[in-house]
Amino acid sequence: MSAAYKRILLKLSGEALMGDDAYGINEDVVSRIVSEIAEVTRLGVQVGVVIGGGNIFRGMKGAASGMDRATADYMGMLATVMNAMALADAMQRMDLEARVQSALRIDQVVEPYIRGRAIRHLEEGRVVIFAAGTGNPFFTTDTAAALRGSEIGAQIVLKATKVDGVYTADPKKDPSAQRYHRISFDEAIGRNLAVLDATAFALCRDQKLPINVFSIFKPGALKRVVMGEDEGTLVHS
Ligand SMILES: Nc1ncnc2c1ncn2[C@@H]1O[C@H](COP(=O)(O)OP(=O)(O)OP(=O)(O)O)[C@@H](O)[C@H]1O
Ligand SMILES: O=c1ccn([C@@H]2O[C@H](COP(=O)(O)O)[C@@H](O)[C@H]2O)c(=O)[nH]1
Repeated sequence: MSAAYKRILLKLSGEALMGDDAYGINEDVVSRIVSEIAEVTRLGVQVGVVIGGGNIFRGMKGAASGMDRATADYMGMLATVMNAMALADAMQRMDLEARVQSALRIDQVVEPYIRGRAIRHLEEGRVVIFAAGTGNPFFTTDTAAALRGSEIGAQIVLKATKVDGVYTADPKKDPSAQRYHRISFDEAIGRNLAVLDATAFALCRDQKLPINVFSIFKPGALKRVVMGEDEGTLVHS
C-alpha cells in the first residue's frame, strides 16, 4: 500500500520534546520522533516540519510575569530555533537529510526562510524544518504550520501533540470529554476547541487544508496517519 499524501506539514509540539524531563530536549524522545519521520520519508512522502517552543519558552508566560509581550514572543521564536537545530542534528546523525529555515534572519546559524528553496529541498527528499514560527509576535507555531503548509502546497497538516485528538473539551481538564473521529472546521471554531489556536484553524479552513491531530507519544501513529488510516481526529472543510 502507498502513502495517502505526497507532501505533508508536520507540526511537532515543543513541550512534548521534554519527555519526562522538567525542561528542554530529551534525546530519547527526539530520536524516536526522528525514526518515525525517517520511516515516512522512506515511503516517498515529502516532509516539512514546524516545531513549537513550549519546552523552553512561551511568550504568554513571559508577558504574564511582566515582560513586554512582543519581546517575550521573539524569545519564544528563538526557542523554536533551538528545537529545530536539535531536531536537524538528530536527523543528520540518523542519515536523514534535513535543512532548517528560519523566519527570523540568523544567517550565520541557519538558512533564512525562502519558499522556493524550501520546495526544492523537499523535492530533493530533504526534510525542511521551519523555525521561528511566522517570524511575527502575537502568533503561534500552530499558525506557522497552517501558513507554511499552505505555502509549500502540503496536502495536510499533521499536528503531533500531547493528546490523541480533538475532544469536546480539554481532556486534561475535563476527564469526561469525548474524542471526535472527524470534525468540521466550522464546528471546531464554533465550539472554541483550543487544541489549535483560532487563527490556525481559520487559515486552514480558508485554504481547505485538512488537519489531523494525533498523539506524538503513540508509537507508529505518524505512519498510520500518513497511510490514511483512522488515527486521532481529522478536521476537515
Ligand atoms: N478540545 C480540545 N481537544 C484536545 N486538546 C485540547 C482541547 N482544548 C485544549 N486542549 C489542549 O491543547 C493542547 C495542545 O495544544 P498546545 O498548543 O498546548 O500544544 P502544542 O502546540 O502541541 O505544543 P507546544 O506549544 O509546546 O508546541 C493539549 O495538550 C490539550 O491539553
Ligand atoms: O509565529 C510565532 C510563533 C511562535 N511565537 C512565540 O514562540 C512561542 C513558542 O511557540 P508555541 O507555538 O507556543 O510552541 C510562542 O509562545 C510565542 O511566544 C511567536 O511569537 N510567533
